[in-house]
Amino acid sequence: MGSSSERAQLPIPAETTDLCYGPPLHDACAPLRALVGVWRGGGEVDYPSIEGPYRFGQQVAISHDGRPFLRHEARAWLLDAEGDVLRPAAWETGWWRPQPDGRLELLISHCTGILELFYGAAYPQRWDLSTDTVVRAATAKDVEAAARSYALDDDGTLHYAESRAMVGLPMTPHVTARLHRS
Ligand code: HEM
Repeated sequence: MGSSSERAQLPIPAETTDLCYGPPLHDACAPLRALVGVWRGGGEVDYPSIEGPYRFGQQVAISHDGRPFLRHEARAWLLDAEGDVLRPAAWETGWWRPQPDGRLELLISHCTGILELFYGAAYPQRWDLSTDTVVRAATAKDVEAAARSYALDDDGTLHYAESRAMVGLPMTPHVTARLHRS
């Protein structure tokens, strides 16, 4: 006979990307409400040290389970001129953690061995963040800092842009994308 905890039907409650289902969004996440969902689209990647620009497709899923944080997952694929997938690219998971003092905290873990802690602020339809700390695994590339923004247009387009200081270069744009709620 298992204990009652072993018999529990998990998960309780499930996380959701759809605000019409599941637990109510925690009040602390109200400044992030417009980000909750699954976003798909594409953009361009470039950097002075690479032979860009390249096109990529991206999917971003932002979900919650009623607690005062959001879960974040973003995947990207490099595309050819016809829009077909060439190969997988960036993949990151993390947590949006709005703070009681109004600061926005974002923790991100990258598949390339990089951990980042961002701080920033939420504005109506815009979220701006900059790295406070970047931790690199022994095998990770030389990434020093980043600044990212998400901005929601009145037409529902989510504009994502990120600048990075890496491989010895100062803060320079790396990716921009335009995403739509799927
Ligand atoms: C949508 C997101 C992203 C896409 C599509 C993307 C794509 C690319 C591509 C195509 C390259 C050229 C080298 C290669 O072919 O792999 C590159 C280089 C690089 N990316 Fe990204 N990237 C993204 C986000 C990031 C993030 C989040 C980081 C850091 C955490 C990062 C760090 C770098 C570094 C360090 C290089 C190497 C630069 C060099 O060695 O000259 N990228 N990226």
